Amino acid sequence: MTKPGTFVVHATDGNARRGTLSTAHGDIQTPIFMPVGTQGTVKSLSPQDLEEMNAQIILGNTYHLYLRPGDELVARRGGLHKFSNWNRPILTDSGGFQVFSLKGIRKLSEEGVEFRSYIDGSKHFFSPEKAIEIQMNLGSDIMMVLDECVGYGADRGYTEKSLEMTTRWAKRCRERYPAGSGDQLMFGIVQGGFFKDLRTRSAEQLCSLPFEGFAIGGLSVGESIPEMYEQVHHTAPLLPAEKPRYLMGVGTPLDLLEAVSAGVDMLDCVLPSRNARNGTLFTSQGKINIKKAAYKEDDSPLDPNCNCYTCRNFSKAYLRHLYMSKELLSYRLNTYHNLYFYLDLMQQVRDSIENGTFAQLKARYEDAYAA
Ligand SMILES: CC1(C)O[C@H]2[C@@H](O1)[C@@]1(COC(C)(C)O1)O[C@@H]2CNc1nc2cc3nc(N)[nH]c(=O)c3cc2[nH]1
Ligand SMILES: [Zn+2]
Repeated sequence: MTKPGTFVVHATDGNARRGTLSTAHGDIQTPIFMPVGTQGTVKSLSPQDLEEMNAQIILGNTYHLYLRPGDELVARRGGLHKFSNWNRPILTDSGGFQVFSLKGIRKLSEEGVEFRSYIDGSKHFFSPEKAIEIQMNLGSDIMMVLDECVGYGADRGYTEKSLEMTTRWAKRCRERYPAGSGDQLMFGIVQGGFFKDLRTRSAEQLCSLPFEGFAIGGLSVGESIPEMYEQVHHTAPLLPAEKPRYLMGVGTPLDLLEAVSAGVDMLDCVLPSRNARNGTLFTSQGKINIKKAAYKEDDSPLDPNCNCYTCRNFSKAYLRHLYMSKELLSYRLNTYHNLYFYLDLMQQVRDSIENGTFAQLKARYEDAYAA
């Protein structure tokens, strides 16, 4: 087995990269989209479904799994892979974003962040070290450092102070689990808000530390698409070319393509799974909402160009009926298709980088998804 953390770039097409990241639970072909499984499950899908659609890695979340069922309970059951019977790679977010984004009282200090549980209001405290210890208990293949994701609209002064603390926290995370001390990888997270010089400073400080990969944080927090793209194109090239680059919390199909064109290798977002549950489905011809009355007697598949279980076996009329009747199968079939669509899109992206046609692929989807 290749040493976990090894990242090889096989081909490039412009700034887009085709690579392979090795982890203790197998290799990840990049660029890659990572389905979000916040509580150790990708809502409404089984590990078998995810393997069938060639999901290579899924996300878990430190904040949620620490609060319920508890990271130590998971550790006693052999870790998150064994507990959830997902034997491919897992990346866990550190909880920083959840603590800052979920409502509720929290107190931030140099030591860490105090917050209340969204389940029972009980008080908890995450230090950078604690956030890493939880991820060690979960046994995730890629751990994220504890960081502060400043809100959209934070002023320069606050953003600057915050990024300096995020760097100090990143150092503490790395010291808690030094590079090479085990099979788990650790990624640093670049902050700096929407100030390019602060993003540059954050990247310089973090990239001097021995992380196996680097994430672009602090985006997809309510900003406009052009603002997000501007920061992605500014920040991605600042990160080491020989390490994987992960853009957190992004995004739509067009966002994925734009990020890859900037040199991003890994992405995650709740959009495909969350939108599936409200009937918004992504297809090769653009987005459709299955609620529409127009589909009431439409016997055609959701997407004639999609080879997924949903598109091969059910009509729009039936999918609309399930949605309107609030049937559980609606969640499952819609989520299956949306994630299959995202994963298949990234397979097309990987192929296009290998044969130098990425720009054409991106243009084709821009036409299909033109506002
Ligand atoms: C709050 C919730 C559930 O998280 C999703 C989702 O809503 C929503 C709401 O609008 C969409 C775009 C659909 O995604 O925004 C979140 C996705 N954006 C995002 N996730 C992030 C995760 C992060 N983790 C860390 N450790 N540090 C970060 O800086 C960070 C930044 C991030 N930005
Ligand atoms: Zn489909």
